[in-house]
Amino acid sequence: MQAQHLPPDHPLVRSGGTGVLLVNLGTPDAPETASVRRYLREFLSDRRVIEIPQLVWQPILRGIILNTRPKKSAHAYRQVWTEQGSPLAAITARQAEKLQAMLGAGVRVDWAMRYGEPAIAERLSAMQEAGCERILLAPLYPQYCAATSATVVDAAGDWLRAQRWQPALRTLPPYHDDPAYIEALASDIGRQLGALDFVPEVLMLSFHGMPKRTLDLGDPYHCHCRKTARLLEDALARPGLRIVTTFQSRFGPAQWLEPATDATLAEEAANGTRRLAIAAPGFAADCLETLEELAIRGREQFIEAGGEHFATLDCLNAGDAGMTMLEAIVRRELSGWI
Ligand SMILES: C=CC1=C(C)c2cc3[nH]c(cc4nc(cc5[nH]c(cc1n2)c(C)c5CCC(=O)O)C(CCC(=O)O)=C4C)c(C)c3C=C
Ligand SMILES: [Fe+2]
Ligand SMILES: [Fe+2]
Repeated sequence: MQAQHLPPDHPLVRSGGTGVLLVNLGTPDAPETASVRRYLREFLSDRRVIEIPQLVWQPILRGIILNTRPKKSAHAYRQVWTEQGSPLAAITARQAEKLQAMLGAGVRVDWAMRYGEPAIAERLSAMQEAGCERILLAPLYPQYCAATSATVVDAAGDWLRAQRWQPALRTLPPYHDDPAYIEALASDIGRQLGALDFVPEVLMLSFHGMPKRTLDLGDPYHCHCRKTARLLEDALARPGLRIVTTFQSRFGPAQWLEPATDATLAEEAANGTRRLAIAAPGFAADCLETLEELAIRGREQFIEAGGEHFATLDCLNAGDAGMTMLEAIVRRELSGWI
């Protein structure tokens, strides 16, 4: 039998369109213990995140962690939950909506979460069905790390493996030292510092932590964080403001990158710092780690140790500075495609 071409109006005939998929970490779908358990099971079963043999790790995860942490984390999520749901998901959706308006109808912009919903595979399928033959996968992590950036590409690779007719895929490189990113941070942080009702002695730059071992194994994350901090300090050009770089969110008993945000907050206050502002340049969007860990618990740690004025600055989120930067770095990667 002779093979037939698909008719031009067949749903499998693509339109040659281009898409951008913004991806962030993921979040539970409700601030309840069961939802958080589901999310943590998926997240913490990723071999890119927990790099110890599954035979050793799964009994610890299922026997201990998933029986204790979800209740505590659900309580933390309840403190930051919004009418639009999890802050991380709501802000990522808003970033996609604004980027769509900036790029116009010629490019389809969508968003996904690496863990939980909307899943990467589901959104890639939707983009393909909508006619995208070229897709830019954009993990919203300025600093590259195998546990965040690489696992997004893994998930896209799993989806690609199941496709007969694959779209062409590009990935957004890390942008930790991109002048557009540094400029966006400097202008947005500068604006927020100017609006505070006190003048901070210290600006703390808190990045998410990682096990120290990943640095020894060659992960560039630590170096990327340090470089962002150095370039940002230069761009801020505030000689009267002392900048301190730290790593937050330690998880488990292993040694993590240092200095730790919580210990440094207490140390600063104990050593006489009274006025401190904290920013989290590694997070593209405010989330549990900034809104609860820094803004609520970090404040308590600083004030209890003798600090007097404390402020947590917003992430770039869907504000003008961040969106101008995102449009610039995405357009650059789309060149030749649009
Ligand atoms: C921005 C970069 C991030 C890196 C690097 C990272 C590494 C990493 N994280 C964990 C464990 C947890 N992280 C959690 C939350 C969380 N982590 C990031 C980002 C990075 N993680 C974000 C944006 C969030 C917030 C998600 C949200 O819903 O708002 C959590 C879950 C929350 C909790 O129970 O405290 C865990 C657990 C590890 C082990 C790790 C590197 C190996
Ligand atoms: Fe994390
Ligand atoms: Fe945390």
